[in-house]
Amino acid sequence: MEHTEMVKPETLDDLIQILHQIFESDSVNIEEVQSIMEAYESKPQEWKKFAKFDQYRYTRNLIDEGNGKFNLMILCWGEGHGSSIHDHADSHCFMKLLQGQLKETLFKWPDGKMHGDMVQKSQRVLQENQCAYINDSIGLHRVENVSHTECAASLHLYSPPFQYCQTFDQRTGHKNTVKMTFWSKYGERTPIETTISQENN
Ligand SMILES: N[C@@H](CS(=O)O)C(=O)O
Ligand SMILES: [Fe+2]
Repeated sequence: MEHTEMVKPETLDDLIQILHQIFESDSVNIEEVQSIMEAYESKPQEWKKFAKFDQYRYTRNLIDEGNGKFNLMILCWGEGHGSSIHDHADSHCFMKLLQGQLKETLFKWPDGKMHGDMVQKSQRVLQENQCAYINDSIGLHRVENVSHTECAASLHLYSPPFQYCQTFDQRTGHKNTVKMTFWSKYGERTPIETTISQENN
């Protein structure tokens, strides 16, 4: 069996460079990406220029377009902010905690004959530096910063990149397609007129 040395990214830039190398290949090793993202020890001074918070909902802040292979972004969660139940458009989704804690609730896909609430599969609290993984075959999720006193920031990698996802009503399982937008790109606020849309947050 091939043995690959685990490289520990020393900085966020270092991590981004390693991710570029990994994604040059056509087949992605999920465990490899997950452990490399986990190995980066979050240092706020390296990412705070991208971390822009909004008073009312979580923000999505693009930091790298991964040569078209992936999107890397920082999501900023104020106290009590959360996402709706959603899918990930058949992409890989890696989610690493940079600061604070986030609660992740996993749901089953609703089936046609569903009555009542969507079925919850599991729940966990992600801790600083932990990296979670989800895709559509694992299920749907909702992510929440349940803290009333601490904000949270998470680093998300999506491959391939996507712009639309489906959100689900927990009570009925009914779904909607929504466009996902960036609050900022490369540290600059996205012009307001491009952000008018139904969002996931
Ligand atoms: N997948 C969501 C964030 S999360 O709740 O995992 C997004 O990209 O906005
Ligand atoms: Fe998600």
